[in-house]
Amino acid sequence: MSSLQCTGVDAGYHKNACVRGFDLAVEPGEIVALLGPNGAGKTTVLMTLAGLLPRLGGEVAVGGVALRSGNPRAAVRAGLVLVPDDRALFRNLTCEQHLRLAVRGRAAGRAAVESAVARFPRLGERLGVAAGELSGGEQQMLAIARALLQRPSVLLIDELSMGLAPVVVESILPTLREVAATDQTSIVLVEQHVRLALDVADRAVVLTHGSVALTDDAAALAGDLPRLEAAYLGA
Ligand SMILES: Nc1ncnc2c1ncn2[C@@H]1O[C@H](COP(=O)(O)OP(=O)(O)OP(=O)(O)O)[C@@H](O)[C@H]1O
Repeated sequence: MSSLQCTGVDAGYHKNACVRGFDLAVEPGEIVALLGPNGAGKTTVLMTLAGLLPRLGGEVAVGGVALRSGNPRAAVRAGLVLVPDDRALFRNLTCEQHLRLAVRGRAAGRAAVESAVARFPRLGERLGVAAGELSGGEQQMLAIARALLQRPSVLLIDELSMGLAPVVVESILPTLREVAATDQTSIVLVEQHVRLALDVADRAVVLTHGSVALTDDAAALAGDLPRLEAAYLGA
């Protein structure tokens, strides 16, 4: 069974859909890159799947269980967690406080924080530092580590590389692969840097003008960039 199943999802703002009929099934442990030009609707799709925007149509299921529209808590409970493009950190809270908040009330909270640090050793050196003082790469690691502490079966990451040097992004990608392989977490990655995205993903979906223009194996697309370019241009 797919971890995430989107069927005919319409998404948008103030009851006006800018994405129509979005279909996507993501298997356990699969990484899907959601690509497309600016304004295509990628962020709108992720926000809608995470329940932060009311869904205007269609169905979303996580592990076979239907998600109600516009209910972010229910989405997290079902196992779907979003790392938003602004990373949503609290500037004055330390790295450790962010991680502890994510596991508050859990008996094995301390072990969970240690496991997050094991995945991102750099965070272990920065536990006492306020999020506002972290580098962009460290902030992204913290946002992902915090999301992983929710034990998602589906992790959505918006604009992984925004504001980061490629070398920093390249240091994060192996961890995402490891998370997908070890925990069988499904990952949907919105990424402007097409090469990086195709490198880490198993499959890519190109959204153009609010609908899926192309979906294929990431390796196949990496070897046929003209086809990808044509999809971007809506050809
Ligand atoms: N808060 C909002 N209210 C109304 N329309 C919005 C809002 N945010 C985005 N839009 C519009 O929705 C459409 C899709 O935007 P979205 O941000 O989802 O695209 P995107 O593919 O993520 O692009 P980018 O790569 O630039 O972030 C665009 O036409 C955009 O102008």
